[in-house]
Parts: sequence; structure tokens; C-alpha cells
Amino acid sequence: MAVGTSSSAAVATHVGATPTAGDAAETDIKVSIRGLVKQFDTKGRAVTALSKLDLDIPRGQFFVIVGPSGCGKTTLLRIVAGLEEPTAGEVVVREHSKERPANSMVFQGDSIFPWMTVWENASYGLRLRGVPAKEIKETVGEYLQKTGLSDFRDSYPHQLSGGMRQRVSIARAFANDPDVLLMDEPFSALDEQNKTLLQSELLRIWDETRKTVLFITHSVDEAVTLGDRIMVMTARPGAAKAFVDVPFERPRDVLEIRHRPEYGEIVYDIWQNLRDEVARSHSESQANVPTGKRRFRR
Ligand SMILES: Nc1ncnc2c1ncn2[C@@H]1O[C@H](COP(=O)(O)OP(=O)(O)OP(=O)(O)O)[C@@H](O)[C@H]1O
Repeated sequence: MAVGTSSSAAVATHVGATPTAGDAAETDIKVSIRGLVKQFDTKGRAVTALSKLDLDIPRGQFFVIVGPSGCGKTTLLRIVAGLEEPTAGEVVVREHSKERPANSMVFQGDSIFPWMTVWENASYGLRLRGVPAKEIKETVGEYLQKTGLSDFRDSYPHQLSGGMRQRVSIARAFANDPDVLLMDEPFSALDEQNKTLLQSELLRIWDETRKTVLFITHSVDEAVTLGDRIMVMTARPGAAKAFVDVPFERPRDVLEIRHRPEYGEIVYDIWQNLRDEVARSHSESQANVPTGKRRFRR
């Protein structure tokens, strides 16, 4: 898939010891973004969400995006998904095969259909593509089993816990076998225990498929736990401020790595890069609050 037209050279700050994706062989690049700009015009007011973003994501990489609120993370994912048109620049997802979807998205909160059963939700993408019933049965059965949902195949979303509903989203996304998996804060609404459990399950399933993943999170810990490489974004307009490589082996034990000294160092590195951007984003949002209203805020 190619979105947009213009292009520019990749420029980014790199942090971490291993080579960045920008150095990877051209053929290994799955998602390539050049000079991406997105501007929204609402009621005569222009908001630049993304500004000249350059990025290469190698095939099979678990790529995590962190950045202050409003810096354009969701906008970036929506453009990669083809749901939003860039104002300028180019997004290319290489080797998009005709037989499988270019991407599947998993959102925060409930992104499954409330009127469908677990089975109907998980098989939705495959049914839409007209995949033969036998194949659907095998694939969906496999992913419901991997996500521990086999016994709930005939349940409706309102009969499930929040963690189980996110498992259905994950099963649906993997069963759909997309070229690229796009995940927008999928675990943010979950409690700490469920979050850790689902991170672990996601990594287990991902390890078997090694799909290219773009994963947005506000949690620096989650970024380091899951990612191969983390992009720290600037405050709006969003651009790449730093790339941090996570050297932990795969498969990864999400609890064990948190005890390692390097874990704390990487978390600290990311926070160093993030701190000023969060402060800038916060002071800008305060500046945009009308003074009459601000007077009443503490
Ligand atoms: N459809 C739209 N129309 C107008 N402005 C928009 C639209 N979508 C996003 N924006 C603006 O673009 C900027 C980036 O939004 P986006 O949702 O991508 O940020 P984000 O980094 O995902 O934020 P958060 O972390 O809070 O979810 C924000 O200022 C937002 O108000």
C-alpha cells in the first residue's frame, strides 16, 4: 500500500547500541514512512498532528510508539491503516499480498461487535474475505484455544470480562492473518494483573507468527516489556525524537526481564527523552485553556 506522494531523507536521533531500522537492508523494510505530514482543518483552525515523520520498520519487528498525549500516535496508525489520508509524504507497506488483509487493528477498550458471539467476532475478517468454512474453523479454533477462549465461543461480549474481550480482539486480529498488526493502547483499560497476563499472552502468540506490529502505549514499562524498538515522539506536531532498541531475547519472560539492570536503564533512557515533551505538551494544553476557565483550576 502506498499513501501520499512526496518523499524526503530519513532524519532521526538514535539511542541504543544496535543498528537502527534506517540501516537495515532495503528488502527487510516492511513499513516505510517518508516526510509524513498530517494537518487537520476544523472550523478554520489548522492543527498539525504530524510533522515530517521519517521511519522504517523492518519485517517482523515489534515496534512500539510512545509520546505525550495528542502528539499524533493514533493519527499515525490510522494513516498506516489507510483510514486517514496524509497531507504530505508517503507511507509504503511492502509486499502486501492480495490473499490477506494489509492490516488488522486492535483498539483500547471494546473493539468487538456486541451483537456477535466470541466465535462470530473472531471469525469476522475471514468470513468477510470468503475464506472456506473448513479453514475458518481450523484457524479460529486455533486462536480461541491460544487465547483461552474455547469454552466461551458461544458467549456474547457482555458476558465476558474486560480482559476476555481484549483476548477476543487479539484472536480476531491474528486469525485475520494481516500483513501488519496495528495496536492502539489495547491494554490501557485493564487492571495491572490482567495487563501483565495479556502482555505475556500477546508475546507468546506473536512469537509463533512474528508479524510486524506497530503498538501504541502510554506506559514506558509496557513499551520495554513488549518492544524490539521504541520510537519516542515529540510533543505535537509529532515527529521522531529518539529510537531506543530493546536488547532482550525472544521469547521473553515479561516478569523476569523487569529484574534486570538493563531494564531500568532503558526505562530511564526513554523517560529522559519523554520528559521535556510531556512538559511541553502539558504547558501547551494549559495555554489553550481560556483564562476565565483556568482561573478555577488548581
Ligand atoms: N479527526 C480529527 N479532526 C481534527 N483534529 C484531529 C482529528 N484527529 C486528531 N486530531 C488532532 O490531532 C492531534 C493528534 O491526535 P492523536 O489522536 O493522533 O494523538 P495521540 O498521540 O494518539 O493522543 P493520545 O495519546 O491522547 O491518545 C490532536 O491535537 C487531535 O486533537
